[in-house]
Amino acid sequence: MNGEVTSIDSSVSPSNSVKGSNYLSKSSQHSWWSPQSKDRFASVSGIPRYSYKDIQKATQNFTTILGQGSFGPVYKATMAIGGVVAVKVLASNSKQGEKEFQTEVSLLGRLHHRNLVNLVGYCVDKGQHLLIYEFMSNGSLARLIYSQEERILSWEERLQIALDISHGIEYLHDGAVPPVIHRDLKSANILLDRSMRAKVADFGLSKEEEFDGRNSGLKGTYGYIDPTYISTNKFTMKSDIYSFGIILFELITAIHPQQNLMEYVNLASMSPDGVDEILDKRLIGECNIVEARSLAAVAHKCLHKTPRKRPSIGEVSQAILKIKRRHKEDNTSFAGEDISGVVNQIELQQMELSKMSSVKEKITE
Ligand SMILES: Nc1ncnc2c1ncn2[C@@H]1O[C@H](COP(=O)(O)OP(=O)(O)OP(=O)(O)O)[C@@H](O)[C@H]1O
Repeated sequence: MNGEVTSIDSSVSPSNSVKGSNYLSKSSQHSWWSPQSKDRFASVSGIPRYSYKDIQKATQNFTTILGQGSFGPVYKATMAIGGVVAVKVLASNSKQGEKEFQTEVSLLGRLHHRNLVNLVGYCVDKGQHLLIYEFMSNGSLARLIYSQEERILSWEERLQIALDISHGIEYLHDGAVPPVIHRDLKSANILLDRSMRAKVADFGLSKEEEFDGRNSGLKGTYGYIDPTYISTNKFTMKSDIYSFGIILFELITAIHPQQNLMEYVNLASMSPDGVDEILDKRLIGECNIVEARSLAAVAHKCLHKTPRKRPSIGEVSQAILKIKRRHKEDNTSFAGEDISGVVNQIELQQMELSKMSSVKEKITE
């Protein structure tokens, strides 16, 4: 199975395609981001190619930095006509040649889904490699969970974010042909748009194989890596499922995986309601504990030490959807109870009033 799976890198043939029109976004997408000097550059896979000068202008000479990743800095760019994008500048010491970079772009350009941070353009010019993505104004999930300056994510938002991520991975695993393994799922790679909808970022880039800052022959980020991958050196879809299980626990507990999250999770797993003890303090009294326990049960399954016993991403999506539906139903019936309470009160008041008016009538008689 793993042999058929591809994480995109420059060794893959560009003739691969993405199946399922339901996954594809509009072909005319991001028409506002129209390259000013497109004609001078041939584009690959329908992804517009830009000159370095275009990008310089759009980023106001690279002034607004959005963040720094392992590939290099990411800048905000604004087009004269109003479209905002994020420009990822790939390190200029990259060993990747122009042809390999074009191949990578053409493969990335085929992946489109509403829960993926979509590539909308690229630039290979003057020895520079730049990738242009849709702008995600609410930044990363990691910042939203761990930064004290951010507002608290509600339980409802966390459930929606979990489902959005799951759908993004489902597209990569089950919608793309050949399937794509992300290899570096983590809360820092989940970005949120202005409506707080989550999208998976950083998929399909061929990275230097790094682990914990050192070149160890392993891909991924410490705290999120499937232990089986460390021992076997085989990365499968189930390794992505493991990383997603960690993200689910981050949503539930707000404990960072590099701050002993797994130790807390293992301790909590010793009793059926153990998750109550590690629930994000900011959620206490603000979420339905049964739902939190159900989501923790899904996360536990994703972390199963035997990879084949972990659920597929389709099964994970279904399980989260079930929790979310129950949440909606409970809230609707709760609201129903509230309304019926108010209705009862109004009826009581009306009865009191009619009693009072009949007494009044008797007095005046
Ligand atoms: N499309 C985007 N819209 C808005 N901000 C973005 C976008 N892409 C990246 N950023 C910001 O830039 C930062 C760096 O992003 P990048 O993907 O390069 O690295 P990372 O995911 O944080 O780390 P790594 O490269 O090690 O995976 C992010 O944390 C985010 O704040």
